[in-house]
Amino acid sequence: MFEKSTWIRLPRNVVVGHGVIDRVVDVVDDLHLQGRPLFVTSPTPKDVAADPIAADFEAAGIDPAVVTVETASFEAVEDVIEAAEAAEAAYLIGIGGGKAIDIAKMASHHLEMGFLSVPTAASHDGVISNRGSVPDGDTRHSVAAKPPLAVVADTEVLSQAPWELTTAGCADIISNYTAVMDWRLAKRLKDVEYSEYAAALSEMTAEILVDNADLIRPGLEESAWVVSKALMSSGVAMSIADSSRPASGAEHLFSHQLDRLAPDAALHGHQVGVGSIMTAYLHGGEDGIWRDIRDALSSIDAPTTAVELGIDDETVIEALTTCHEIRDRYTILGDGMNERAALEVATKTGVID
Ligand SMILES: NC(=O)C1=CN([C@@H]2O[C@H](COP(=O)(O)OP(=O)(O)OC[C@H]3O[C@@H](n4cnc5c(N)ncnc54)[C@H](O)[C@@H]3O)[C@@H](O)[C@H]2O)C=CC1
Ligand SMILES: O=C(CO)COP(=O)(O)O
Ligand SMILES: [Zn+2]
Repeated sequence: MFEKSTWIRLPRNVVVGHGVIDRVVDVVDDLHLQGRPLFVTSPTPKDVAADPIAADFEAAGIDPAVVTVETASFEAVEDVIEAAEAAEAAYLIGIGGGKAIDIAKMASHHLEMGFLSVPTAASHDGVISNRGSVPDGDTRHSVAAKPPLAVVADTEVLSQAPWELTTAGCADIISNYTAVMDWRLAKRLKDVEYSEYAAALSEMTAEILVDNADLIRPGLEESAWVVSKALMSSGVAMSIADSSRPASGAEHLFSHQLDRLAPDAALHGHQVGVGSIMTAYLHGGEDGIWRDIRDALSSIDAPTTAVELGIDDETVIEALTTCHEIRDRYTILGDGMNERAALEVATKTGVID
């Protein structure tokens, strides 16, 4: 008897392009959202986007409440929940980088309210995903949440963000290659839940990005267009899979461990990119695709070495040898690398000298 079922949650509106930040009020209207919004933002994104969007709401006769968060933490999620209750907010709008959007996503999940995602940086694929990522004790990886009701990604705003945020988004997408390799390996060895549609979408997204790498240049608005579409597509793959598996394998374990060992040293996307070079080597050896991944990263100015990440060699080795423990997710790291093997992969790939 056939007993399978699936429930895929996706945003209802995805609005991407030049000047679309002016359309947030229209998007709210299209969703028939009533009442007062709470904007969840952080200092620079507030000036860049939240303040102009607030002016549009005020012109439409809606008085938004605003909460500014500084760090991604459960205290910040609680502050947002309290602010939403105090303001009697009916829905949330996350405006900023990955952390502001994740905090809005987690708070809205708790409040059982809808939220909109307005990224000000094309820096990660959580913009649209059904995953929330806020450090909880020793845990750094994402957990199940609901996707936004809508995403409004203004390519003008995204292209004016610091260039390294865009290169981080590209690297988060390029890491899909190894995430999918790990997922297929885990399917073969551990018979984990696997979706060929999600895996194919995730891989294709990375391929399209790499094929368009020559359009990804600082100050070029088309870069923001190419990267945001890839981030959306990768986030949708996570929603189809109902897991971050299509976009997160051992390279993400490595990055999450770096976040614990060297907090705030480098951007999420940059860390997973460097992790991906090494895990591609572990999958395919000398003749595998690790050089293609390294070259794709370097062609868009993303870091390919520990020095470029600002992380010392010892920390790279410690992260490689311990990161398999941080989550129950089978990857090419298996039950862990020993120090000699870690030194070999990091040296052979040029990540450390
Ligand atoms: N929920 C999910 O599915 C996923 C979540 N993530 C999470 O996202 C986070 C990484 O996101 P990031 O955006 O890299 O970090 P972030 O949110 O800390 O942003 C980096 C910095 O850029 C600033 N910024 C953002 N837009 C700007 C602009 N237009 N101009 C100037 N500065 C601007 C932010 O204020 C912040 O200081 C990590 O916590 C990661 O775990 C990453 C991928 C997927
Ligand atoms: O960053 C992500 C995908 O790019 C989310 O993955 P995690 O579930 O490992 O946090
Ligand atoms: Zn990621």
